[in-house]
Formats: sequence, structure tokens, C-alpha cells
Amino acid sequence: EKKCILSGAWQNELGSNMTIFAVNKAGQFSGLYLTAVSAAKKPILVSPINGSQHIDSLEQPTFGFTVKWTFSDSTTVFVGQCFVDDHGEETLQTMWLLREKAKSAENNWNATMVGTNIFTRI
Ligand SMILES: CC(=O)N1C(=O)N[C@@H]2[C@H](CCCCC(=O)O)SC[C@@H]21
Repeated sequence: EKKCILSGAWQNELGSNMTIFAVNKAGQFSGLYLTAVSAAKKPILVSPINGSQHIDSLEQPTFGFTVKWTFSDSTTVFVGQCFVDDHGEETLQTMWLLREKAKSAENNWNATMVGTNIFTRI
């Protein structure tokens, strides 16, 4: 039985932390993201998370969420799946797209970065 509800506190290998609040009956959730790294010129601040996970079959569900950064004009979307090992330890395997604000349409081509990321519970 590898159920996984995303509510709680998580940390990734960069040292970024996120807290996911209650997951409702539709699988929707909100939360807070504190990144450990940023390309922005301003000090890093906590930023809101909004997303949803599958809860129909809570077995190792997939999910997605958006972080609208409060200290830069960029946005990141994360998509991934929660894996549960034989000891009940949960791991979030994710990929993300970070969209920075391009100065013009000509600069659109290199305004999106992609990465992979693993979160574990703190
Ligand atoms: C999970 C992961 O890899 N990342 C993480 O935890 N923080 C960085 C980026 C933070 C962007 C901050 C806003 C900005 O610089 O414009 S989102 C993907 C990456």
C-alpha cells in the first residue's frame, strides 16, 4: 500500500524547502516554497505554491504545481510523481520549467530553463 498525500514539509537536493498545506477532496493544494537558489537580483522570499495531485488512486500519485515567485518576474511549474519505498519513505521525482521574463519576443527563445529534482520529507 504505497499511498502518498503531499501535505507536509519537503526539501530538495539544492536545499530548497516547500510546505504543502491540506490536500482537498479534488486533490488541490496550496503551499509555500522557499528556494535556496535564484538567478534573481533581489533577496529570496517565500513564494506561493498552487497545484493538484491525483487522489483517485492514491498509489504513488502524479502531481503538478506552480510557484509564482514573489521576488522575481519568473514562474516555475513542477510536475512529478510520489514514490514510496518498502519502508514507507516517500520521494518526489520531479521535473521543472523555470520561465524567466523575456525583455522582448526576440528573447523568448532562451527564456525557459528545465531541470530535474528530488524532494524528500523533512
Ligand atoms: C527544484 C529546483 O531545482 N529549483 C529550486 O528549488 N529553485 C530553482 C529555481 C528558483 C527560481 C527563483 C526565481 C528566479 O530566480 O527567478 S526554480 C527551479 C530551481
